[in-house]
Amino acid sequence: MALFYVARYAGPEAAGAEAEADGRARALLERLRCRARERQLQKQPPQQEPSEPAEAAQTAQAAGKRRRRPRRTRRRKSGGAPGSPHAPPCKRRKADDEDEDAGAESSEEAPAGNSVGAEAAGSPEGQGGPPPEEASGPPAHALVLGGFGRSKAPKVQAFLPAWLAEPSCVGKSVTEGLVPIDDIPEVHPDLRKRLRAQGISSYFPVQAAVIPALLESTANGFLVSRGGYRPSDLCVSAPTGSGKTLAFVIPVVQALLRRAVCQVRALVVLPTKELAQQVSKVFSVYTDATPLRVALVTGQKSLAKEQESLVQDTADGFRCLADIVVATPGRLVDHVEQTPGFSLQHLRFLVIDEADRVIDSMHQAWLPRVVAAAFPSEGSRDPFALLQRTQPRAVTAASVCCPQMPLQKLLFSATLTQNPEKLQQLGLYRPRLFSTGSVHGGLRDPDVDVAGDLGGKYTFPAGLTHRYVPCSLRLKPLVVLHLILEMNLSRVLCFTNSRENSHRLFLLVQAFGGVRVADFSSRYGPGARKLILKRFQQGKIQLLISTDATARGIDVQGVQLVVNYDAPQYLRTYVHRVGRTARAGKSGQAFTLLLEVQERRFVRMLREGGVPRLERHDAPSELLQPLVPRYQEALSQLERAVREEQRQKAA
Ligand SMILES: Nc1ncnc2c1ncn2[C@@H]1O[C@H](COP(=O)(O)OP(=O)(O)OP(=O)(O)O)[C@@H](O)[C@H]1O
Repeated sequence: MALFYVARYAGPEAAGAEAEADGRARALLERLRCRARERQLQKQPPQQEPSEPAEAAQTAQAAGKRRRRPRRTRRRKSGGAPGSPHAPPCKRRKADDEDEDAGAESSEEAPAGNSVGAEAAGSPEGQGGPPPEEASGPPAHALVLGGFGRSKAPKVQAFLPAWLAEPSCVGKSVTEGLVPIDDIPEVHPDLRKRLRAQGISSYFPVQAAVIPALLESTANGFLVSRGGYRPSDLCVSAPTGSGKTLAFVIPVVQALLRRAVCQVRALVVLPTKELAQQVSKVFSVYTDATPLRVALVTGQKSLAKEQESLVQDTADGFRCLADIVVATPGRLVDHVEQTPGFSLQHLRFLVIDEADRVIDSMHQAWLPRVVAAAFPSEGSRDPFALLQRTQPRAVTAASVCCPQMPLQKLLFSATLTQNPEKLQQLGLYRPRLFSTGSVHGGLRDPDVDVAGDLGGKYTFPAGLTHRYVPCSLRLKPLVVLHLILEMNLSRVLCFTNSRENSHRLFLLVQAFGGVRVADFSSRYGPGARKLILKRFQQGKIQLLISTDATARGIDVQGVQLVVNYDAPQYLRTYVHRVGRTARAGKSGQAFTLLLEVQERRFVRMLREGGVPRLERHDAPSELLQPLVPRYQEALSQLERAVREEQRQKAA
């Protein structure tokens, strides 16, 4: 399927190659015109001798013209092309000027009379210029290729494929348009019971839209999709905290409830270990008391340990131990390549959560390897199998004679890219988009800051307030301390742009005292990170200072405030960071500390990104002043702590 319309246009006038091409085109046009003139001259009856003395001047002019004509013919005969260096320069310039108009007008709209008028008006053309017929545009029969006029090159408009341009719209707010659980009777009663047990009485808008759509494609069981046709792949773009996880967990679990043999039927790929762990926990809640088994493969355990949870080597061959595998891309590829008996050939759902982030890691080429593992190679295919699985290609009578075992891709993100070029890498099959946002932004890469890139790109949770605090670099830690102490909040998440910044701020706040603080970054191993998150969830940590490792997907209930200690560089990062608060219809606040130089760009970025209201919050020095003595003391302690850490590292 062609995704792009590549408009061909001259582009901005430029020197170099383009100007050269332009010159060649003009020469060609001039040659066409000369031929037209010659033809017209041949057809013309011989000129009558002027009889009136008043016509003397015209006669002289006409004689001049007649004199020039054979000269031009001679030049052509001698091989000098019009527009070539041998042609008089003024003549060539004239032709150039005419071309501008020729480009703008059709051949029917360039009658010779126009030039006659010009001559009578004493235009330069009248003084020794070409005769009236010469000034006309190219003859009607000549096909002029391209527009060589100097008109401004048209801007190429983004052309989105229909599925991206016309999404199924989903309600933005999770406090409005809720659908009671019993209003979707397609969901299995046991699952509804479990939802209620989890305190969920209604579906959020994204769940109410996506769950029925997915269940419809599995109405005839997961082995054959509706009508025997391969189901559409789904892309879901909805705000942070809007319940996207359950939107795929419920239908996947329900579809697999009727499975007889344990095989890997659902694969969920997430960008980080912590996120994978969180999603695997949600699956466990809804597969509990069912025969379905969930395996988590993220590298938190050794490869051998993970292999034991995936496959069992029996006397009869390998036995699959997991129906649903939740994985990070790297570890998944390790298992595809190194775990004997690990097969994806029965895969029914491939869920890619935080899809835009996972697309960014496509350079690891994990998806082609996974897809290759899901489709048997030509030679290994059983031609007599009841169900086939072949890579999607042109539909022919032969390709539809055997029912296809469907593989459906499901993409979820709060910042799903609309860049068809990126989406194309995923090889989506007749995709369908569910979105809360408008698509008027068109083809844009969220990570590319384009000047004049207008329109709200993302939808933010309704209960979230956005503020920024202008401050100097020196005062930043003091402002963070002031915010936390002033607001007296129990769960605050503070983001920095590097693990060094996170750790130093942690040491400083710890030295300041009065705040239960921890830092979270790749400084710590998976075990330690898991423990830190758990303590934060339990409310044992009041302030968690983190890198972007916790910016995506992490669902900690009751985060009241997100502080961007270091301003995020990209809008997409901002969306995910602040999305750790105001989840599931709750309210929350986001503060971003900004240096003076960052202010303008940040405010513009958020305005263009669709932030409904951004407030300025000043931290007056008289409020910070009381904290200064303790802060000075903490700074000197920080120095000692850093030196101590460096000494230990060196030892
Ligand atoms: N129907 C519901 N009713 C009440 N709470 C819900 C409902 N659905 C989900 N939740 C809760 O909302 C919270 C956010 O859900 P979830 O993590 O799925 O959001 P998300 O859209 O995936 O966010 P992100 O984009 O940040 O990953 C979770 O704590 C979840 O338990």
